[in-house]
Formats: sequence, structure tokens, C-alpha cells
Amino acid sequence: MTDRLIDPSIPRDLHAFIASLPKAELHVHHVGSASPRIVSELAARHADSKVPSDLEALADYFTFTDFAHFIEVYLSVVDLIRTPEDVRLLTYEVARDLARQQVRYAELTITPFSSTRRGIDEKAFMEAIEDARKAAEAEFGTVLRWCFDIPGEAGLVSAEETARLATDDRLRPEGLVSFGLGGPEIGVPRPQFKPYFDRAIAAGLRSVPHAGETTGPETVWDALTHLRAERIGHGTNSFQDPKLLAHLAEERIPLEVCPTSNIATRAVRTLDEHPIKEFVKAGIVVTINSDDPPMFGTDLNNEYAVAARLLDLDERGLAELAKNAVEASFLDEPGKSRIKDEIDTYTEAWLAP
Ligand SMILES: Nc1ncnc2c1ncn2[C@@H]1O[C@H](CCC(=O)c2cccc(C(=O)O)c2)[C@@H](O)[C@H]1O
Ligand SMILES: [Zn+2]
Repeated sequence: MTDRLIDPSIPRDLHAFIASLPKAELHVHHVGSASPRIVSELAARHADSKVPSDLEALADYFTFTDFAHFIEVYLSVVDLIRTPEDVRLLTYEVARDLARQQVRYAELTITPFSSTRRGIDEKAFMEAIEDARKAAEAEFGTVLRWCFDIPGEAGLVSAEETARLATDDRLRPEGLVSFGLGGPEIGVPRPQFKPYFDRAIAAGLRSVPHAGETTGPETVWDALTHLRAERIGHGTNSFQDPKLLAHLAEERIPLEVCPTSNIATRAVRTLDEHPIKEFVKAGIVVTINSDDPPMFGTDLNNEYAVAARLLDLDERGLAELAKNAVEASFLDEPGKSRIKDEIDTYTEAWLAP
């Protein structure tokens, strides 16, 4: 973690505890994880792009006026990924960054439609991500799994294409575990995606749409009812509906909370106004995630530090939060037990006199 990310209001040794705490990351986007170094390398390679290659200019470029502006900038980075080798490099480097933060397991959200429609061959795309996944697991010990998401605003063509890529046995990558829906929510009603989620679920994939990030609790209800969501991406505005909070708690539907993202995209005004406390109070399973870390000037460790401050957590509280993510993941039971045991052993050793 860089000093820029050290929150002075929480003790330094808690930062150190977080940095070495074994973790799982459930909500992080593939392209949105491209580090400034990778973005600037790709921008320099593709000189026709409007993305700056200078690191300082990049920080400015990643300052967003609202969610629509964020998506516009995001798509300009998508435009930099043009070959299967770009895809492989990005995936492998993202795994390296996760491993450095002691992330043992990550479900990476990938939008294959954005790459195939830009002309990357679909088979070569799948091979690139799988090749990087296997290399990363062997070299860094970080296990990666994929969530393929529909970029909702790109319409039902993108839904059809994403469902096809996720369910065709000749293409579907081994690491694929779930099916999602991302992008803007305003003007993109969730129920229209039901047939595509039905197909994905029938093919054994788990349902993890974004909902309630930029629209209200009714979008979260839609995601639950029509898309049979098993976890909710963000779910931020659920706090406006006490019945929804009770339902999420009772059904043990985890929320993938990404605090800094919500500030960067202006979905929430300030961290102190973030509803994470309400979620915990309501008994909801809260998981902490980073979404598009370099674009939001954060990383998963910093998100845990933010959570420690907002929820007033000590080491044991942070360990419980880390175990929530493992439990809410789509890892098999032996895999979950292994990481949870590692978290417990690490925490007890840290706290031993
Ligand atoms: N916080 C977030 N909340 C929601 N989504 C987020 C977030 N962060 C990253 N995303 C990603 O942004 C993509 C959006 C892509 C999109 O809208 C679009 C529209 C039209 C054409 C094309 C194209 O490729 O041609 C793409 C989503 O699929 C998702 O994976
Ligand atoms: Zn997201």
C-alpha cells in the first residue's frame, strides 16, 4: 500500500494487520483493475487513444464528475485492450496486484462483449484469460474465478452475446463461476435481462448483478425477483427500504460493498454518509471490495481500512469481515475452510502476547 492510502485516523499497526491479512475479493472489474503502469503502457502503445500515458495526467483523467462520466472514461480504457496478448497481460498483472495484497481468491468481473465487439477473437480471448489464470495460480498462489457481466446499457444484443459466451461449451472458460450485469442503471431496467440470467443459471452459473448502485431499492428487488441474485453488487441504496434490509438479512444475501467507488462515482456524497453501518446493524452479510481500484485511487487493503474506520473494527472485527467474503464466495467448501483457517491462524498469531 502506498502512503497516499494510509488513513491517519486508524492506527498504523491496524494498516499492517490488514496488509498481511489473507483476503478474498468478490467485486473487482478486469479492465477497472488496470494499474496506472499498465494503462500508461497500453496508452503509449496505442497512440491514437485519448487516455493520457503520463502518470500524473492519468490521476486527473481518473477524476469523475458523475457515474456517466466514469463509464465514458472506463470505455476509453476498454478501447486500449485490442489483442489477446493485451488481455493476457492485463489479467496476469491484475493477479499480481491482488497477490501483493494477500488476496488468496478473487472473482474478477469480465465483460467479454466489450472485447469481442471490438474485434478480439472469442476463442483467443478465452484462452488469454485462462492462460493468465493458470499462470497466476501457479506463480502467485492466488486463485482467480470469472464473472461474465452484461454491459446493460449496450442493450439486449450484449445480453445475448454474453449469455452465449458464458454457456457455449466450446467457449465457456473453466474458471467461469457467475453471471452479472453492470454499467448504468438509470434507463436500464433489470427485468428485461431475466431470460439471459435464466440461461446462465440453468448452465450452472451463479447470479451476481449490480443493483442499487445508482438507482433505488426497487432495482435491488428486481435483481432478487427477476434475476434470482445470490449476492448484490453494491446494493448501496437498499438502506432506503427497511423491508429490503430485513429481507437481505433474513435470506443471507450478501452485499458487495465498495465504499471508495461509491464516492468516486458520486453515488454517495462522503464516506461518513455511506450506509455500510446500517447494513451491519440490519444483520446483513457485508463483504468489502474494491470495484475498479486504480481508477478510484484505492486498493482492497484501503477498503478494509475504510471499513475499520466506518464500522469501528479491531483486528478480530476485520478478520470476521474477511471471513464474510470467503463464506459469500463461490469457492468450494474445502477451499473456503482453508482460507478461513488461514485468517484465524494469522489473527491469533498477530494478537498473541
Ligand atoms: N461501479 C461500476 N458499476 C457498474 N458497472 C461497472 C462499474 N465499474 C465497472 N463497471 C463495468 O462497466 C461496464 C459498462 C460498459 C457499458 O456500459 C457499455 C455500454 C455501451 C457499450 C459498451 C461497449 O463495450 O461497447 C459498454 C460494465 O459492464 C461493468 O463491467
Ligand atoms: Zn462493479
